[in-house]
Amino acid sequence: DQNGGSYETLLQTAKYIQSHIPCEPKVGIICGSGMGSLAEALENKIVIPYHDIPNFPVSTVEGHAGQLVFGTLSKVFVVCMQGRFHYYEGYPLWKCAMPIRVMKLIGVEFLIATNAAGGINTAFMEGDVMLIKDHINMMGFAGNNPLQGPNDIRWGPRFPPMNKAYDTDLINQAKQIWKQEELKGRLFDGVYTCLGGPNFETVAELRMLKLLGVDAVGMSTVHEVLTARHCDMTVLAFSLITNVCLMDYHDHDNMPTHEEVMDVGKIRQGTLKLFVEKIVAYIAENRLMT
Ligand SMILES: Nc1nc2ncn(CCNC(CO)CO)c2c(=O)[nH]1
Repeated sequence: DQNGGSYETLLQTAKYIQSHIPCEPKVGIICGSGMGSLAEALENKIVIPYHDIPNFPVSTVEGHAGQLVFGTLSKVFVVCMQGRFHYYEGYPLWKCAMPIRVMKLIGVEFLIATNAAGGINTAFMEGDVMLIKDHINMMGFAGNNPLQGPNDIRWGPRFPPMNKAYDTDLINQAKQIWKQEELKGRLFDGVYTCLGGPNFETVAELRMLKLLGVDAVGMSTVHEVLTARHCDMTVLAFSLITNVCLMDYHDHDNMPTHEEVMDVGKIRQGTLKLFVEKIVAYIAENRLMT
């Protein structure tokens, strides 16, 4: 039941974390599969394993360390989720997204969510990066939503708008940063959708998603963004395309694997670290209400 995520419960969780950190983090970063190395860019790290944090779930997926990493990035005190929670692990969506509410309670105003995803847009190749300009809440269509159940107004409104979920200024700045820093590889923007998993998609499902205008498919992020926007955080999110979704019935032996997903994350980690660092620097200089 959602009591495990009540405001009072999460206040206790926030208090525990605050007793281990010197100040309020203003930016929260979620590391996608195989992208935990983003947290290595932080200076003066403080690490709190999820299993030490009251009411926190624990990560059960390879490539997801399972700890909060606090530290300085571009002179900003930030918090990094090295490992996130997924519906396919058996956690309800509100539980997968509860770290976002805890981040809000400890001062986070900006969320940078990253994930690994399958490329549906036929222009995409492995290693490309897609800024998420919008999402389709596929699981929500079946009523599976982190915000369902009684609404506690202290988080946000009963019926939150989602037409401007992804901050256009940060998207535009991210594109400029990619060019200015001459980051390796290609940057796109597109529509992301989250399926429950743990299986990868069938050909028919991929064809349907393509018809629906989806550019990249994953198993995370949408519920975290819904929760972040509900409590009025500013959100930027991007996908690392870790495999190209094959949408034909030809007999090929190419099957997506989690190992392949993590390998691409390792190859692109250097570029993504710099990308996030520069985005945080922009937020610090232009968007933080100091
Ligand atoms: N076709 C396809 N390719 C993908 N690459 C990464 N992910 C995100 C899901 N990642 C899982 C399995 O690696 C671990 O959370 C996906 C996906 O959901 N579908």
